[in-house]
Amino acid sequence: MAKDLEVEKGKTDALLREMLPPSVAQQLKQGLSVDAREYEEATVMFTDVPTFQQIVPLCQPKDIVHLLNELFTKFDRLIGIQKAYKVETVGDSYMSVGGIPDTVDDHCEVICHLALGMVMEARTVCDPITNTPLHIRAGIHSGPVVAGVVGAKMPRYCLFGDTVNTASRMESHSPIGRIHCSENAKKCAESTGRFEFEPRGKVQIKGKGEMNTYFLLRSFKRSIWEIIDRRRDENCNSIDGYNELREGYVDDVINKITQRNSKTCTIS
Ligand SMILES: Nc1nc2c(ncn2[C@@H]2O[C@H](COP(=O)(O)OP(=O)(O)OP(=O)(O)O)[C@@H](O)[C@H]2O)c(=O)[nH]1
Repeated sequence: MAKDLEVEKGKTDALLREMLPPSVAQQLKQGLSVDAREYEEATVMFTDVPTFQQIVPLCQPKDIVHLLNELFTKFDRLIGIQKAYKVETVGDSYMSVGGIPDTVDDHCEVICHLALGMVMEARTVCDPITNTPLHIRAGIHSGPVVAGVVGAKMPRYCLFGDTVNTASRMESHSPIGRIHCSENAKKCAESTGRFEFEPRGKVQIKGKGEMNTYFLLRSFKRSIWEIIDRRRDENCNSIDGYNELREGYVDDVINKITQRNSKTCTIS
């Protein structure tokens, strides 16, 4: 009986550790309050499935749940590999952070590798409407963030501050298949990592005005296969995997046509 109780308690603890940062979960278990903490610099990323609104009306609800579960389970695996933190998912949007709850110098490098991995892994999920690989987009911004626990029932570990809003805007202003970064994020990524960025130029961002933004193209430190921790097929895959990643890029023109026609994007 005591052993059964211990097993059940172990399961509950494990579940709690998945839902909150372990140090926060420990404090809450001890009945302590958790103070909000200011982080001088962290990197926030949002990803979403731009064609989601077109997929939903054409699918059964259970198929939507299956689709998101398959996609987010793949993302969760990458979170573990890159040692980032998953903050939450809302619908088709997946929010993650580097440098929180534990501060690290390479928080933006971590998130850039995570983004490259997510774009690649999403393609292994099938778009149920077109039967083609699923394409996501990502937005990344680095800056100060406040993190804290909110609520008594189902307490949630939440992030606050303009950095979060700007990261969300980077995502919502990104073309399909791209990783859209603010200038801050680019500088931050380059302070520890080695990446190739393509300047997008000045972009009018809702609520922010004109911003200089960039697309993340590749990491010079890690191949795609290392990032996603999967074996390369020597018969058909490029050495670093970035040729395959580029195949999913859809330029702005095609994006605009797709949005106008409300159709899912077709990728050759
Ligand atoms: N999922 C999630 N989204 C967030 C969070 N904080 C901010 N956002 C999103 O970031 C976006 C930009 O935030 P704001 O600049 O405050 O935007 P807003 O004017 O309140 O909202 P909209 O213009 O409707 O997007 C909004 O779409 C928010 O939903 C968060 O903690 N979680």
